[in-house]
Amino acid sequence: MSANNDQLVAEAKRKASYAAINEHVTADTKVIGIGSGSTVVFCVERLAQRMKSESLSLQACIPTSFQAKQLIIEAGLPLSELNQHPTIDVAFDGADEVDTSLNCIKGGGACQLQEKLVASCAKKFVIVADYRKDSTVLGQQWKNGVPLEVIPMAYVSILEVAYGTIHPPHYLLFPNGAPSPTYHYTFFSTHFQKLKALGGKPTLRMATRKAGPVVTDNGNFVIDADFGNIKDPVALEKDLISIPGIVETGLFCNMATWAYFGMDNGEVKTRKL
Ligand SMILES: O=C[C@H](O)[C@H](O)[C@H](O)COP(=O)(O)O
Repeated sequence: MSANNDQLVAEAKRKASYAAINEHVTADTKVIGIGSGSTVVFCVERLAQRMKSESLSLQACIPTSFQAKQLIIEAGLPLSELNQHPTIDVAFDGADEVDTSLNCIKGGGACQLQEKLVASCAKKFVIVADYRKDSTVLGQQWKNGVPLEVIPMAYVSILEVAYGTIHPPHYLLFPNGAPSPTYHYTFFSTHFQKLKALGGKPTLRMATRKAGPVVTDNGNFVIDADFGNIKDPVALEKDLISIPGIVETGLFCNMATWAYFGMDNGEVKTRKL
């Protein structure tokens, strides 16, 4: 992306975030969920501005990641946690892709577990995004797959396709000393077979400035599973979460009721249910 394009996208994120905070944070809003990623940075920025200039009754901001926690602290906003405030007035979060029914793919930054928990405890879940995330069918724009948070103990069972060769000891087969045949096999692990049956192609997300896999804020790994265009995200989310070892999926279905997209012409497009 060129520097100009970077600026355009950043401006789109800022405009969407400012519009969402302006419209959904009122004088009565007490508890806010703060999502993760590069777009919510602008939500926090706008919230901090409004806290200084208006008399808001905000009591607590609930983070969805290490990053969100740092943002809240640095902005001087009231930090709390879900266990202290299990009911959230409104949660704001970014998305990797949003379809026409406001179903989303999230987890490009590996934060989907805490994000889904916070969003599910919110009376209202508002998405903020730039124009590249606006889609009709999930999988059309976001080509990195659905992020699945998996416990480390389970990752091989979800990923593994083993190819091998068996050379049985010849004396077992041919006691007369004839040469033994070799057998080639392909082994699909149980959970991989389920994922494959759903049309998924899984890869373990590797870290870039650390040797080994990405490790989430919860100590888990992320498997990105590519399903192409997702016709029925609701069914897919249910099927995926039923696979043992998958702690959370990046499919957020029937959760958001509002989305704000910053467009490349400087306008903000709103979609609501
Ligand atoms: O894990 C990360 C989150 O789901 C983000 O909200 C999502 O990836 C969108 O991030 P960004 O606002 O940076 O595009």
